[in-house]
Amino acid sequence: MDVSGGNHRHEAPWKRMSKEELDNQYSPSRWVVRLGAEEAMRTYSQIGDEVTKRARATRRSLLDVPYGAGEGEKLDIYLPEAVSEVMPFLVFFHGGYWQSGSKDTSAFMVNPLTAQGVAVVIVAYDIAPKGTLDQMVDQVTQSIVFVQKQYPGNQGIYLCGHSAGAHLAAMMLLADWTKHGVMPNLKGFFLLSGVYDLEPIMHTSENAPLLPTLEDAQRNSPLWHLETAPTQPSYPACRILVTVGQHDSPEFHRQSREFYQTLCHGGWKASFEELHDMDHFEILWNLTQEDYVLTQIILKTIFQESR
Ligand SMILES: N[C@@H](CC(=O)c1ccccc1NC=O)C(=O)O
Repeated sequence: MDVSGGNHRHEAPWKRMSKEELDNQYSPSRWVVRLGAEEAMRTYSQIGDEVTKRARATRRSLLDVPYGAGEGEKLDIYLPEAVSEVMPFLVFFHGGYWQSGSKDTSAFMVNPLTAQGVAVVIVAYDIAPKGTLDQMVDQVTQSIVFVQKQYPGNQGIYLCGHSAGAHLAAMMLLADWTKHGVMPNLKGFFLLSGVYDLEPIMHTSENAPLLPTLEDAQRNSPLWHLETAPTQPSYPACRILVTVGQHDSPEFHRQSREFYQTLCHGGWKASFEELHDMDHFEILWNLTQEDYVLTQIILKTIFQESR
């Protein structure tokens, strides 16, 4: 029995999987229960497009704000009715396996959160092939530094990411802020259906080009870092919610559970939530709804800190 809470890498179940099985496990659209894979992907971009248009039409926003010098280094800020110096911020990183997705189709949680006084920031980053994983991690770091510098009185910065975006958010647990001259006021992480160990991903047809060597995969794996070189949590009071959809593949479930266990083991304040009857995409889509269990958890987490 494993009492260490650690991950017995040599026994990792994916190592016994065929290439076909790995591709299957790491193709979220194939696990969608209510739609076919292609229809799920079409629906995904359609819903994202519609909700983003609605958010822009109904909320005050600052669009395409540059957070760096690069052309792709832009973010959108959606503001609550009552703008104040001390608003909490939720910063969102979209998914799409680091190769697709856009801030312009990702404003899912904007309306229910801004309605409660939370400013929502949706970040663009240079997806592959333009960007490498290392560059994306760096851009995400810069975007958070930008928010902190722009709003130094913020009530807290909460990071949220979906799938590949949850990976990018999780990498921020390891960020070295000293070279940026500012310590962001990070208070929470909401990680939705993410991947935290990229080693299996480098053997899938979709993602192999992104991760040419094992070193690339390990350097960009928050799970690997936390397991091999455990350090004191840089934000001990930070809340980290790891969530996965009930209908996500067994490998996605395993990744989320192992990451959660490793966080707890390392002294982080983590919690784990399997979302009932949700697939990989619904887990995010439903954030448009105020009464969705995850919207409620996010609001409760943000406001129990400040009210
Ligand atoms: N080709 C992938 C697409 C995918 O993984 C994805 C698509 C949109 C948003 C997130 C995704 N997954 C992780 O980032 C699939 O078949 O599911």
